[in-house]
Amino acid sequence: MQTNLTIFASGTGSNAQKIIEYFKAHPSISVGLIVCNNPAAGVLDIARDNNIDTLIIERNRFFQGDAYLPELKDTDIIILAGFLWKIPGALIRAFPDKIINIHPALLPKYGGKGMYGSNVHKAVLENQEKESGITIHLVDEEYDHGRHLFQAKCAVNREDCADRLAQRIHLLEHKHFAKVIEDYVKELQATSLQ
Ligand SMILES: Nc1nc2c(c(=O)[nH]1)N[C@@H](CN(C=O)c1ccc(C(=O)N[C@@H](CCC(=O)O)C(=O)O)cc1)CN2
Ligand SMILES: NCC(=O)N[C@@H]1O[C@H](COP(=O)([O-])[O-])[C@@H](O)[C@H]1O
Repeated sequence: MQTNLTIFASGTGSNAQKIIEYFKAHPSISVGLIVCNNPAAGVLDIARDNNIDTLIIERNRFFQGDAYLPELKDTDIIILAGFLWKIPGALIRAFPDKIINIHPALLPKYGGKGMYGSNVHKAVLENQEKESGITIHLVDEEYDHGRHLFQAKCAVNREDCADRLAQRIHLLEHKHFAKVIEDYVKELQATSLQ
């Protein structure tokens, strides 16, 4: 049974790169499409370098229109890898428990509207947390609220700045995200065979 992943991203795309690499020669999982809301995003260069189709989306059609469902007809699982728009209900209903997000903090703390990228790390540092980490979770209609699939922790050092903490968080993301996706897909495949 083949599973087709579509990655949604808005920025650099380092997580997308790791996911693409991980599944490049996988027997049953592949990355078929990169969806992006920012024509200048680095993730689009990664897609082109890996001969993966891209779809640039615009706000009105995504939120007030058909959420690009026709273009997602070959998608089995959606992966949010630094995607900065809220996924609308129409897309969540079309992909129930099949949209996975990575968040650069230990939810439920440091999640919700405005909590993305360096905003998250700055909040963690301002609160003098001793540890941070990542949360990989299913996506529902609220920000950062869906069922957790995985969490990993890292230390926060007194001398850390947001960029230094971001680097440490990225290492965790690059180490774990693709494997967590693979394990969840295997769980879905096993369930559908029962
Ligand atoms: N329905 C859902 N959509 C999305 C989720 C989710 O859990 N449920 N996760 C986000 C990713 N994310 C945190 O992990 C996140 C991304 C962006 C924001 C945010 O505040 N965005 C701004 C807009 C920023 C911009 O347009 O540049 C906003 O909504 O005002 C919060 C959390 C992906 N979608
Ligand atoms: N709340 C969402 C959020 O902040 N997501 C974060 O955006 C970054 C994307 O990096 P990348 O473009 O290099 O993969 C990642 O650190 C991811 O956790």
